[in-house]
Amino acid sequence: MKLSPYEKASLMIKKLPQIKDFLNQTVVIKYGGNAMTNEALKEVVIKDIVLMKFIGMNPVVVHGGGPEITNMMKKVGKEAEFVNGLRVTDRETMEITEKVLFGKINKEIVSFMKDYGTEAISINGKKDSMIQAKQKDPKLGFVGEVDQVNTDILEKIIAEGKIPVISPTACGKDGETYNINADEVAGRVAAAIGAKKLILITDVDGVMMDQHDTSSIISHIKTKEIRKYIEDQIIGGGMIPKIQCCFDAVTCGVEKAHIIDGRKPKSMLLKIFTNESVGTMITD
Ligand SMILES: Nc1ncnc2c1ncn2[C@@H]1O[C@H](COP(=O)(O)OP(=O)(O)O)[C@@H](O)[C@H]1O
Ligand SMILES: CC(=O)N[C@@H](CCC(=O)OP(=O)(O)O)C(=O)O
Repeated sequence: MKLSPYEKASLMIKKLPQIKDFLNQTVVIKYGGNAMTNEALKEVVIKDIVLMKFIGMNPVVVHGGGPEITNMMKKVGKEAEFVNGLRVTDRETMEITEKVLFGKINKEIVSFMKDYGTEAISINGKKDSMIQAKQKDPKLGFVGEVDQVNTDILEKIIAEGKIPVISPTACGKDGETYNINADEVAGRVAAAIGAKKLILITDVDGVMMDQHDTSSIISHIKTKEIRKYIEDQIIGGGMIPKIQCCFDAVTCGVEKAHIIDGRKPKSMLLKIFTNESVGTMITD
């Protein structure tokens, strides 16, 4: 559908009240591994985030990169192993993880954002001790969980009109570097910074009753229903940290969390600008 210039202008005027409401709203966006592998889609997602910035919102980006870490492990002859969606991380895997996440993916996102005219700042949890981590379970090796988030550095970057782009690694009190699931980091950052929304971009339509049947999408989940979905094994694998982080965020004051499909161009903007039911929404 091609809009005339008049229609385009009318559409923008119609959105004026919403655009006014967006001013200074902080939205944490977790951009996930599998939804990142397609270059064209990557560009769409990053442009959408830049647009959010230009209309006055404060996007904070937490990125993943699981598939790329797995590929790099394969190259050095290591097999990736996951327990409940978390990568078992020995010392060598931790080094690979940091190189791939902070050394490569983070820098690519920041440089893409700069190409579209917005300033973005590359950080990980270690920067100014933003995230204090602790070991999750000795069986998982250097897998961390978020103990505390200090939002000073994020607030400074936002006040300077820039977009923080965060890699999910952080230091523990023991001085070790820990690999933290990016969904968990996004949920905890959203809660700590008092974000209005948390958006998790992934490569499935949302949470489904049967993950092989897209028509079984669950459009709205209340926090009190989450435990049962996990116990009944409707939610499994990589969806577990995702739904848990949504739980953490909305029980700590984030109004809404959304799990949406990054393979569908513009799904994030549809969610923000319209009342369309896109993906799965989680509320308290
Ligand atoms: N009920 C469910 N609905 C949708 N996906 C599910 C469900 N249960 C488990 N999953 C799995 O969770 C995966 C999403 O997690 P993950 O691959 O870690 O995403 P990302 O790489 O974007 O962080 C899906 O690809 C799917 O295999
Ligand atoms: C502990 C743990 O599993 N960490 C993740 C960190 C990256 C991530 O979360 O990437 P996605 O969002 O693409 O899955 C990992 O090593 O894959």
